[in-house]
Amino acid sequence: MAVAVAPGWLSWYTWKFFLSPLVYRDEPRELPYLIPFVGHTFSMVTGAHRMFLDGRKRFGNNPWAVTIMGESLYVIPSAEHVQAVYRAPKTLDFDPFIKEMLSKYGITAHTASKMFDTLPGQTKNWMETSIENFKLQMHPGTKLDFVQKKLLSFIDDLLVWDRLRGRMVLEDGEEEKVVSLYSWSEMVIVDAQTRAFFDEALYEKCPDLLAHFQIYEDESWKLPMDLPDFATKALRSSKSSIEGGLRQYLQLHKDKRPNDSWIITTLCEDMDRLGLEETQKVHVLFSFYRVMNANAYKLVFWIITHLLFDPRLMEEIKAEIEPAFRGQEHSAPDLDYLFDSCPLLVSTCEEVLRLTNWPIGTRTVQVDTAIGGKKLRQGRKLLMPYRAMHFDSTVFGADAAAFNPRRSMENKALVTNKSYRPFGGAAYYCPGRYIARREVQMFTAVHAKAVRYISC
Ligand code: HEM
Repeated sequence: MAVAVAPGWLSWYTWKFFLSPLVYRDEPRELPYLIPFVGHTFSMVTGAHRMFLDGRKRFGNNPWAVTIMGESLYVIPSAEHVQAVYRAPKTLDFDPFIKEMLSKYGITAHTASKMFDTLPGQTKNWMETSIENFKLQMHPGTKLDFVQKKLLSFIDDLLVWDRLRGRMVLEDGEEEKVVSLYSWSEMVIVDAQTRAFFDEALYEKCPDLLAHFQIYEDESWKLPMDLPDFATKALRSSKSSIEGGLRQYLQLHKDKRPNDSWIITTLCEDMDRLGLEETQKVHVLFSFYRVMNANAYKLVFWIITHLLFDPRLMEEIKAEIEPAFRGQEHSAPDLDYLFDSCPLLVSTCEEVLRLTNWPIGTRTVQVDTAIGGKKLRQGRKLLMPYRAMHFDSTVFGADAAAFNPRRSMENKALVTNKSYRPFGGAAYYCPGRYIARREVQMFTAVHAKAVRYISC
């Protein structure tokens, strides 16, 4: 059998990875793989970052291609070429990817076309207007100040002993509790964000919202995979429980949820104007709830973990933030001091974000387009693995792969460098980045101040 297959495999391999690059010199080269169709599927699931670094080592800054489940995807590794992709939003389009993601949340093609079609006489479609509204809410200004104040004060209230309960508590004693740091970070951040953006009534309609969200998050890696129903039971039932609450919440008269943030009120009104039916509105609201809550808690977890493994850094940060608490054991910190006068805290949070966050930008090639001197063919998808750019030693230094909490303190320009993209970029640049940075710094400071660690 092996003898029969070997010549065929050899011809395929020789053509694919030696001859075809010579014939199609103007097209991105393919990262070699051994099994046709399967390609790098396994690496993508188990070690995508390593695969992207491997590609970078082979092809440098040139666009290259990788095969996943029979589909060849382009990879754009350099900051300069990512900028070129951003400059071509029509030919290298993000919408097909968002539509695909929305369909996984249950949004139908009919609803998607209402959301993405620009009506005669209008300059923007519903989706573009909603993203603009998110920016109005989340970019510096009075609307941001309002939710930020609420959010930060909730974080402060939630990080206390009495609030250690529910799924995060692994062992519960009279004077001692064993708590999952991951779960704790998630509960506090998601709870505070929910309370800052929605009225308390949401918890009346869905008292176990946080527990359901935790299950959803744990299972969400299955979302892009189209697995059979039996494998996604917990994913679907947690989503359906949250959506049950959101449905009842939407049915409430506006007077019954007076503390909604501006963006939630506006989003709901805009969905009414678009004429979406109730179930579709609930799916849209769920998709926004998820995107708002899916990242910050993970960052907080990794920051605290780094501090736990680096007691000296923890002590330095404790000393740095001390004046923000005016020496009190538990008092709301002086936020201006925290954000403006604690460079080590800020730089540590940024460094953990650089190393642990895994954003990948995606686009679909609508017409043949040249990027970095290579022709990208119509109909193919391209990936921008931002995290691989975070390991570029020409930008971040020879120790780019290591944790250096002082990195962005010593080189302040790094945070705005084009190779640093933890929040994506262009039209879809995360609008939550201002509030995310602040809540994460605040959580870290309050946590470092309130918790005494003893090694055992
Ligand atoms: C550390 C925390 C966070 C990280 C690392 C993060 C990262 C990202 C990334 C990578 C994107 C996609 C950008 C792209 O495709 O180019 C995104 C989109 C988005 N983020 Fe964040 N985010 C965080 C926190 C937040 C928060 C707190 C909110 C809101 C309260 C938020 C709201 C959004 C929204 C609405 C989008 C979609 C924008 C669009 O589709 O145009 N994010 N975020």
